[in-house]
Amino acid sequence: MTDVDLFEAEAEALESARRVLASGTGELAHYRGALEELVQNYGQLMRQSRRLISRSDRTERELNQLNSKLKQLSDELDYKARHDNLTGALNRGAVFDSARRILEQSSMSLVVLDIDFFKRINDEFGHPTGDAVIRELVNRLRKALGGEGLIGRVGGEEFSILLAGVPLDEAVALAETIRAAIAGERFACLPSRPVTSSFGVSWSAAQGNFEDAYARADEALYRAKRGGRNHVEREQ
Ligand SMILES: Nc1nc2c(ncn2[C@@H]2O[C@H](COP(=O)(O)OP(=O)(O)OP(=O)(O)O)[C@@H](O)[C@H]2O)c(=O)[nH]1
Repeated sequence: MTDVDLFEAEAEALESARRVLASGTGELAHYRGALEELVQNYGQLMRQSRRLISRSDRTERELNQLNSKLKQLSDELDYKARHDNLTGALNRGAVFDSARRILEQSSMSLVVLDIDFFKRINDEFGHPTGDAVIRELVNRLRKALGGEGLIGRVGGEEFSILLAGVPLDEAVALAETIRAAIAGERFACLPSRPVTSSFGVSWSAAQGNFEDAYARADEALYRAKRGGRNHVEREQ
């Protein structure tokens, strides 16, 4: 960048006015000339200042707009990093983070559920129908939970529900309600056959280990699958 003095003309006018004052000759023409030059440069200075101020206001507005756009983009990125894009449920990483955070503060029940014979749905009706079943299932979970708990997608057709401070019996009853809500009414995207899910439920005291809670719920889910599917098992 070149080192330009923006106020060169004004500085000269000021200097010459100073000289006239200092010379003390008292000649009117001298005073008049210096004053005219000062008036002219002062006017120009004011115009330039106004232009600069309005330009800096505009730049500030543009910067503010850019800042809020950046904040919005960073929020969107943060959301995408924590959510499954098919269903909007928490993704596996976010489920584990949230569970650990909950367990630092309180006890927690964990429900894991897995759609029964999902491979057959994909094979017989195609992958897009399989995706639609997954979306509709998550919508039914949301409806059945009515805002309670945190829903996560921990695998392709496996989901989890974190229930902070909920005792095991209550979580088992809630899982049973959800099971019935899934099996009880045909899915709009798959009207020709019922969709069912199997459930495993575990409970942890505050400060408990989530991997351990997950293994216990998963083991119960496995028993529900072996026991004929479409039912709820609790940890043993
Ligand atoms: N449409 C769709 N299918 C998926 C997705 N993720 C995983 N899958 C499919 O889910 C199926 C899971 O099949 P399996 O693990 O054999 O389980 P299953 O058929 O549900 O049988 P059980 O769990 O024993 O009742 C596989 O065919 C995967 O390809 C997905 O995002 N969309």
